[in-house]
Amino acid sequence: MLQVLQFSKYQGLGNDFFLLDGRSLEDPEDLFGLTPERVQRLCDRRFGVGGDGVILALPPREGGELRMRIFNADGTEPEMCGNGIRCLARFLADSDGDEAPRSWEIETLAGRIVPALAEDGRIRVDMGPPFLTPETVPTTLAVGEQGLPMGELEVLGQRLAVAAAGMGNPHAVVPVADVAAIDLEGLGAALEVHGAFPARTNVHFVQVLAPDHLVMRVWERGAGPTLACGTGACATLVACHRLGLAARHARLDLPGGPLEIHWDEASGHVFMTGPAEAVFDGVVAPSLFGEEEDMSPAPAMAPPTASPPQAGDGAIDCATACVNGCLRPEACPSAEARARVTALLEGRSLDDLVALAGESLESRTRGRLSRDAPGAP
Ligand SMILES: N[C@@H](CCC[C@H](N)C(=O)O)C(=O)O
Repeated sequence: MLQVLQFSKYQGLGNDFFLLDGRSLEDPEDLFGLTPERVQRLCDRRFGVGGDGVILALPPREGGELRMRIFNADGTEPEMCGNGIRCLARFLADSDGDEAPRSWEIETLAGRIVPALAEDGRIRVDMGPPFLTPETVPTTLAVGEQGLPMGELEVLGQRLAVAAAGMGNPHAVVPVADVAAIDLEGLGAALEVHGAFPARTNVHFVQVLAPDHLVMRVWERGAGPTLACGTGACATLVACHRLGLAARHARLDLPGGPLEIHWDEASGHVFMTGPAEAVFDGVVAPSLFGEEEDMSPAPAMAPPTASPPQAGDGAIDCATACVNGCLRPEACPSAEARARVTALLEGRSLDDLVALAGESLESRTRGRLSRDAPGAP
């Protein structure tokens, strides 16, 4: 039987992810057959679903409630993702019917991270302590007087004052006078692969509006410019605090919206608070997840037919043929369809309707999958 791979799409401040629930996978190492190429296809915004990364919920290994793995849009695996773990928490709550107060101990390559549902609908995440030594970022920059790796780097012919901080994954933080004036595409791409960051790096340009209010732009390792980066916002606040530019608690405005970041003095942990929302659920088409490597675009669409469908034709597409008014008011197929739907909906509970929608999605999808399966008649 064909495997129906159901997924959910979530976003946190426009940093968007394709989520898979593998908590009950028999072989969690199988990862639903994901490979770097398949991750690239899924994340492709034109040929795939589109996303900044793919996130899997997996069974725990080290006493946590579950384990998260994340893959960047380029197929590489980072250690952690701040917006992603908020999306995962919202996804778990939506899937399991959880409400605040609820938190999860989630194992990641950056250690145990704890997101919690807040009463105001946001998600507050204990991101753990930052990494501020060259080996743990990792970076070749040496620790400066302010207690974090920093130095001047030559990038595209410019000398940039760069600080480095890790949140499990590496971040380069560049304070600037005007964040809007920065050549993000050029400088971000060049700094990502700069020799000072042997594991590549995420890159953040930050402008300080006030000690408790920063504005930043993000270039992500493995994903390019994104609308937000949770680990990046944490690293930026930590770096700016150490550089004497910011307080321990600040609002960080990213292109996709604000995050609240707090570097707690007592615990040394960084806390990130922000939103995460469902976008849609779907089922992966076999051609997207299949073995064939052909990513070429579909053949060009046929030119429009010379004359639009007429009232006497057997079939009519109301969406295109009736834009200037119904062509067949005495036997309108749309009106008939609406009447059938009304009759179907009358007297049904919300639960019935949800079940009906689920069954219909599944049967339509199964029908489409068998039709498209290799060897189908
Ligand atoms: N968007 C994420 C970070 C995702 C990983 C990053 N691209 C990396 O390679 O380290 C976030 O919100 O933290």
